[in-house]
Amino acid sequence: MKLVIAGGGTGGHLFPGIAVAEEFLSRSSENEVLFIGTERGIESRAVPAAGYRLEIISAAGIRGKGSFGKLKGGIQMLYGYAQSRRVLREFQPDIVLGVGGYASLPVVMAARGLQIPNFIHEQNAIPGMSNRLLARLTDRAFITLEESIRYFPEQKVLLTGNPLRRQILGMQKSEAAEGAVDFLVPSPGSPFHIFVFGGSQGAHAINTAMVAALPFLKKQDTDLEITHQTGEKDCEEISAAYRAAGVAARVTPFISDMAAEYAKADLIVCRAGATTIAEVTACGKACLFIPFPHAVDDHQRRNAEALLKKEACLMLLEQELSGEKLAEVIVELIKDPKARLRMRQLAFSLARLDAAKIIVDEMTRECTA
Ligand SMILES: CC(=O)N[C@H]1[C@@H](OP(=O)(O)OP(=O)(O)OC[C@H]2O[C@@H](n3ccc(=O)[nH]c3=O)[C@H](O)[C@@H]2O)O[C@H](CO)[C@@H](O)[C@@H]1O
Repeated sequence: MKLVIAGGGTGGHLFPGIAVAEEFLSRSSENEVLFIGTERGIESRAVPAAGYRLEIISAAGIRGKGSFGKLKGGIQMLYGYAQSRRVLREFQPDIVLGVGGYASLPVVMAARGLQIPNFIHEQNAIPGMSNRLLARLTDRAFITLEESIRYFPEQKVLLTGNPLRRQILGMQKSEAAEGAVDFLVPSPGSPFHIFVFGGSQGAHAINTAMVAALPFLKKQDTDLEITHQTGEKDCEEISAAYRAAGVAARVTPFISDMAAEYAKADLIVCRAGATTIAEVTACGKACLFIPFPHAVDDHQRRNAEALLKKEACLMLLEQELSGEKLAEVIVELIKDPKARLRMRQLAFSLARLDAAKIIVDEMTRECTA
């Protein structure tokens, strides 16, 4: 069978697509996958790097743009629709899955026009523009969180969770037997590892707050190990700030092997993108979320609140973020291994590890029915 995965833009949309591709390809050596995305999205680098084929189309957002921007975006989308039809006619997929992001809209619309079974996956508590427009048009909508159920027709929606890549799922297998993560508390005296990252692009506000927190963190008496993913723009500056503060850290713009970093972490400080949340819960990690306040409809805050109401994480809003506050929360957690352990267990209890499997089962069942 042949599957097209459309969309991306950011890692949060793309990586669940890669997780579905991995699952689909594992079912038969004859299966084929093609990704369709845009030139400026993360897919243009990450898809070839992961060994998949990618077709580029034109697509752009129109939300929040002036009338010229809307017109330009509309024209790009129409062009993207024509390109999608051509790519789908050539590749002849049995199934098309839109994973959100601008490019998913023209491709899923084209699939619908060509009567190819088409599906969408929504990662967030509040759906993005493409998935809202496709909600009523697609054959089936897979969702990550119960909170988004009301945006989709009842007979089309299926709660699956957010598909996780094998590098993340592999952690459960390697860390502990029988699918459970290892909840051992690090032995006294071993360094406390903080993993800071700001979603697939890095987060300037988290970067600067963490640097401002360093003098306060230095004062406490636990040995710290820090890995800090900054995004491309801030890397040099943040690296220099750690050196100036005399705090050893691995500072890097992007991390390819996220599973390795998750495995080492005693505490994760990060944005509350939907895929980040799916991953950190699957790894059963103590997490302090700092939601991106400008995400569409404040959906990152909603994503984090879904966990917060189950006491499975901590959350700091950007308007209350300062170096001192951040250090205070981190130090409290360092000192309270019981609270961390409880948070980890609650987080893990909310994880869904079988989303990719369910989605591939459903898509193949519906298109062979
Ligand atoms: C600013 C913005 O609009 N962000 C959105 C975007 O976030 P973003 O792209 O940051 O997505 P997420 O936080 O959900 O996921 C990040 C993904 O990137 C991976 N990763 C991250 C850092 C790194 O160095 N290496 C790496 O591989 C993570 O393992 C994860 O798979 O998509 C998410 C899913 O729709 C939304 O919830 C976010 O609100």
